[in-house]
Amino acid sequence: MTTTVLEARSVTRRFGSFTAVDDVTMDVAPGEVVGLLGANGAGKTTLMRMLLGLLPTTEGTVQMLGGPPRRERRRRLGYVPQNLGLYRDLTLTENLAFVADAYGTPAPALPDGLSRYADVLVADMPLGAQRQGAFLAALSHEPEAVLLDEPTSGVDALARATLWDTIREQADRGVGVLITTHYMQEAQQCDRLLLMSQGRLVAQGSEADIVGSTRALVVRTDDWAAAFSALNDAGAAVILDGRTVRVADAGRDEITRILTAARVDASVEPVPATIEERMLVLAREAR
Ligand SMILES: Nc1ncnc2c1ncn2[C@@H]1O[C@H](COP(=O)(O)OP(=O)(O)OP(=O)(O)O)[C@@H](O)[C@H]1O
Repeated sequence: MTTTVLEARSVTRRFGSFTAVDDVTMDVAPGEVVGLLGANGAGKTTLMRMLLGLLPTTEGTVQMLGGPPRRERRRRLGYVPQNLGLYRDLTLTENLAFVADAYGTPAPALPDGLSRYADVLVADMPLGAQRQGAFLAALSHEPEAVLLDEPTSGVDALARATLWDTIREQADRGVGVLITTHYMQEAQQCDRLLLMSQGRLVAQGSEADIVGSTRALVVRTDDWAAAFSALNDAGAAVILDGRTVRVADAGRDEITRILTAARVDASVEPVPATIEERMLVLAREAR
């Protein structure tokens, strides 16, 4: 019996002398939604492409559905790439017919939200509808694992919620889902997170596991712009959240000293860190 649908064992990928993915071991179980988080260039897409068997590993092995990447196994996966993989000069119906033909499955019915775009060229559809169409195409052959590369990027909150409903439905049916996202709020919707920085896996677990009891600092001041500049210039892991200045890692005394030296009148309070702040700290440590 297969206990994982996707698996990477000590996987490294180099492009020339550059290491894009560095000794990563991870897996996705059936029915699990695993979020792959990391800054631009962290290696998320490269890892996904190796898991799909689209890109050879330099070192290490990948397994899909219990065996090495092969055409007959790849047919049982669904993939929505960052650029969606739809033909922009075909209508939505034509795209779905094309995919159905390739898999030898019936074309899926259009859900209510998409039916009005049946005969519209994909290029003329709003991005949210394009993404929904790409989901439909990737899921039409009832895959056992789906890999989604930033599927909610650039779409509004309503479209994002609809896409997440679809992701959950798939997981409830037993499909293993690997999803990359830049939106930290979406981390909460995943069963497990993998954090990548500079090609390496720097943390994994639930959001609570990863954040743990780590603390950040909130700097309260009317002069938030000066506080931000002073801390940034001093190399602190500083974040501007609206007009609130937060520091992801660093001692309270050190931050107070920097602000005093810059003549910024402020109070500095420790608070529970967010996943974004924890990620920033782990990424800095990895560097
Ligand atoms: N074919 C390639 N040749 C050379 N370098 C590459 C190639 N593909 C990716 N890279 C490099 O590998 C690194 C990781 O890229 P990757 O696309 O995997 O990152 P990512 O985490 O998916 O980023 P993003 O969130 O921007 O998509 C980047 O520095 C990228 O420039």
